[in-house]
Amino acid sequence: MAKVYYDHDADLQFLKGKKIAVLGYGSQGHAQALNLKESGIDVVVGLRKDSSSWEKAESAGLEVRIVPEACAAADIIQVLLPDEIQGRVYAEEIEPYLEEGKALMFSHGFNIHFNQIVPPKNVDVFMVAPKSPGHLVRRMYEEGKGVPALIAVYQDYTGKTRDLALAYAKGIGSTRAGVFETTFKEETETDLFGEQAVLCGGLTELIKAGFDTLVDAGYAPEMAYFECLHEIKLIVDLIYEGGLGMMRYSISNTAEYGDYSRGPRVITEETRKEMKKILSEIQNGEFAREWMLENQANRPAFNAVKKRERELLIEQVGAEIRQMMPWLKKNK
Ligand SMILES: NC(=O)C1=CN([C@@H]2O[C@H](COP(=O)(O)OP(=O)(O)OC[C@H]3O[C@@H](n4cnc5c(N)ncnc54)[C@H](OP(=O)(O)O)[C@@H]3O)[C@@H](O)[C@H]2O)C=CC1
Ligand SMILES: CC[C@](O)(C(C)=O)C(=O)O
Ligand SMILES: [Mg+2]
Ligand SMILES: [Mg+2]
Repeated sequence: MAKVYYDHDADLQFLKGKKIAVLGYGSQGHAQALNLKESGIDVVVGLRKDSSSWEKAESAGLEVRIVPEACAAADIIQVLLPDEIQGRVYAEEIEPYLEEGKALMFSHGFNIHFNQIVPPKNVDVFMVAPKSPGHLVRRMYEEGKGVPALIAVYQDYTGKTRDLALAYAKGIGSTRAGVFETTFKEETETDLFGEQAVLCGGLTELIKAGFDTLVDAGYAPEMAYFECLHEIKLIVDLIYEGGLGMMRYSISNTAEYGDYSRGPRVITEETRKEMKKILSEIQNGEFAREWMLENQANRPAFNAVKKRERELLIEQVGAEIRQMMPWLKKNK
């Protein structure tokens, strides 16, 4: 079992007297910048001049500068920009200000692992990757809790890089929940696999296939929505709290028998073989290359699928059903 680091293993003193530039104010950027600030750390947010988030960050009490100014002022630069633009922004707006002894950091290893960013040897390079969407990073911190995170050291120029990583993880609340040490390679490959095969790609296809099966058989789309999408959260909450066993303890015996006997007919040997293929495309760089080329071509496939998915019946029905559940609106 890997060692897990908690609050008492991390010391915020390693960040005292240092300024952290958080580049980006999106899902992770807003959460990490606000958590760090409330942990007493000196933060500057780096954005484009015309960013729609500029005012939001300022009215949250944060100092905001354009990216080059934020990088020039900072000792530690946390890159929370979309992965696909990090290489370009790094070359034009970050690298010129990356002086000896500064630190460059990430919440995902994509650009370092796939050589889109090659930092100079005389800086620290590390990662603090919350294992959670950014909005939960913020919400859990506000509740006095935290989300688990991974740390990884890629380059240790000053000899203090691990201390910085643990201190940063503490600043965003993650040592309250537990921090695991990994490598850029392991984080990048497992994160991409998880989101493609299980958490995002696998789950959305499973939901859609179940919904379509019921609707095509003549059942009401509302029934299909409740059964194949809405209840996922309730089931996942139980799995999250107590593993597969707790979920199976809570469901009926009939559901449990259906789980054991029918589940393997949905996720078949063929699916497992395809998962291995997806993993090897990540490991050999094929996925990274494809995603970079898609961006260079202005995302024709990405935009077309995005539009088609937004128009699906399950999304229309879901929007109407969620209107009837006012408690869901507060998290929008
Ligand atoms: N989403 C998540 O929960 C997780 C993300 N990560 C990683 O965190 C990193 C950030 O992802 P995420 O938070 O999803 O990103 P988002 O897309 O949510 O936010 C990106 C931010 O970057 C800003 N931005 C975009 N282009 C530029 C530019 N050229 N110059 C300056 N700012 C720019 C955007 O502002 P604007 O467009 O207004 O300029 C926005 O504030 C990625 O490495 C991702 O893999 C890791 C774990 C989970
Ligand atoms: C699951 C998607 C994720 O990897 C995440 C929230 O951790 C991401 O890249 O957004
Ligand atoms: Mg992830
Ligand atoms: Mg990811």
